[in-house]
Amino acid sequence: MTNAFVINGGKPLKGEITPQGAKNEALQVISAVLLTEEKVTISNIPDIKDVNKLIELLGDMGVIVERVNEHTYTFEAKDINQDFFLSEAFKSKGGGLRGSIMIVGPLLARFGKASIPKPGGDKIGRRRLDTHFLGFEKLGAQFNYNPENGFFNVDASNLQGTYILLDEASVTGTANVVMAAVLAKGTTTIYNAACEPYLQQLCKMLSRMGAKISGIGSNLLTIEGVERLGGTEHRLLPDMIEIGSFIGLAAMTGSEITIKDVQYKELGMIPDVFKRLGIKLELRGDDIFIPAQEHYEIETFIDGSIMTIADAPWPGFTPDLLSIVLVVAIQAKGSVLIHQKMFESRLFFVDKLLDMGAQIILCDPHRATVIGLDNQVKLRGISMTSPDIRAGVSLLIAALSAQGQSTIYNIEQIERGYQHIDTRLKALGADITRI
Ligand SMILES: CC(=O)N[C@H]1[C@@H](OP(=O)(O)OP(=O)(O)OC[C@H]2O[C@@H](n3ccc(=O)[nH]c3=O)[C@H](O)[C@@H]2O)O[C@H](CO)[C@@H](O)[C@@H]1O
Ligand SMILES: C=C(OP(=O)(O)O)C(=O)O
Repeated sequence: MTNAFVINGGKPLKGEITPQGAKNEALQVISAVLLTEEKVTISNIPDIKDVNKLIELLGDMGVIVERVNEHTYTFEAKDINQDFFLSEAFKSKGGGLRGSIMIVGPLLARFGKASIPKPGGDKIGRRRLDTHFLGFEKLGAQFNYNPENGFFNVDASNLQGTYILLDEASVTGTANVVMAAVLAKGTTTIYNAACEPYLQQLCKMLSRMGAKISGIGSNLLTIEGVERLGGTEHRLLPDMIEIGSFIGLAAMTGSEITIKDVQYKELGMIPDVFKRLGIKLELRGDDIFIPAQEHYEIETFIDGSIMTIADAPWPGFTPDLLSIVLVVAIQAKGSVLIHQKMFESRLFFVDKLLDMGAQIILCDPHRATVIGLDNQVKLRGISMTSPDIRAGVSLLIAALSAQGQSTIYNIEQIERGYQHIDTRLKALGADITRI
C-alpha cells in the first residue's frame, strides 16, 4: 500500500483544533520512568509513531506498561531484562528514533551501564551526540563506540557528581545528563544546559519523584544526587511545534482557526515570530484565535532592512518551526531571510516549493530568501515526497493552500510527530485523503 496523502487545496478551513501533548516532552519523561521501580503515570501522551515506538521499546525491556485511557499510561520499571540489550530487536528498534538516546542516562544511573544503537531519525544534517557522552564521562562513565555493530556503550559502577560545562546546549543531551546525575553521588552542576519548557517539565517531574534540582528554567542546573526516586503523576504540555504549525496553516490557507488550550506562557517567542510575518493572532482565554486573512505583510527591521528569522537554543526560536515559517512567508507581502543555523540539510525541501511556484532563493544549505507572493499568485499542486517531519507538515500546508491536487508521499515522516493529522484537518474542512 502506498502511504500518501492526496490533497485538493485552495479551500479555506474553519474551526477549532486542540494541540496534542508534546512529542519532545513525551520522549524525555517516558525515558525518565526507567529511573524508578515505582509506578509513574503520564497523561496527555500523543498517539504518534515516535512516542509509540519508545513505549514499545520500554515494554520490550521489561517495563510494565498499561494504557489507562487513550492518552494516559502507567509505567513500572521494576525488572529490566538486561538480555534484551544484546538482541537484534533492540538493535533495530533502539535506533529507530532519535528520542531513544534518552534511555541511556536513566539506565546508566540505575544499572551502571547502558548501550544504544546509533539513532536514526530525520535526514536534516549531522546530529552529533558528543554532548551526551562527554557529560556521562565527566560523571565517571567509560564510553566507547563500536563501529562494527554501531553501538554506543557506557559503563559506570559509580557515578560521581561534578561540574560539567556542556559543549553545546543540546536538548536531549541535557536531559540525558540530568537523568544520569539525579542518582549520582554528590553534587552535579550543569552549565550551558538547554532550558526549553520540555526540559523544565522533565526537571519538575524528577523533582516530584524525589530528585533535588535547582536552577530549573535557566542554563545552570544544580543537582544533588539522591539514593532513589519514587513514582509520580505527570501531564504533558501541549505541543508548541504543533501550535506553531497550526498558526502557519491558518495564515497560509486564509482560514479562521482557534487553537485551544495552548498554555500561552510556555510558547516563548513563537507567537511573536508569526506576528513579525504580519499574521494577526489574538489570545482569547488560553486559546489562540487566528482570523481569516487574505493578506499579511512581513515587517522589516527598525532600520528598514529585510527581516531575518533564525533559530537559536531556547529562549530563542526553535529550529523545528523554521520550515513552517518559510512556507508561510511564500504568501506574505514582503521578503524574509530564513536562517537555519542549527541543522544543515533542513532547507533542501524548498525544491518542492519552487516546483509549486514559490519565489525562493536557496542561498546556501543554511539560508533561504523568500519573496512573498502576497496571494497574487496561488501555488499549484504537485506530487512530492516528505523528507523530514517538519518539512512534511510544511509541504502539507503548502498543498492545502495550492490550486489543484497534490500528493505527499512518505507521510510516515509527518506521522512521527502529528497525531491523526488527516482526521483533524478534515474536521476543519480540509480535502485530504489517505491512499
Ligand atoms: C527528540 C527531541 O527533543 N528532538 C529535538 C532536540 O533534538 P536534539 O536534542 O537531538 O538536538 P540538539 O539540541 O542536540 O541539537 C540540535 C542541532 O543544533 C546544533 N546546536 C545545538 C545547540 C547549540 O547551542 N548550538 C547548535 O548549533 C547541534 O549541533 C545540532 O545540530 O532539540 C532540537 C533543537 O531544538 C530539535 O530540533 C529536536 O526536535
Ligand atoms: C527533528 C525533530 O525530531 P527528532 O529530534 O525526533 O528527529 C523534530 O521534532 O522536529
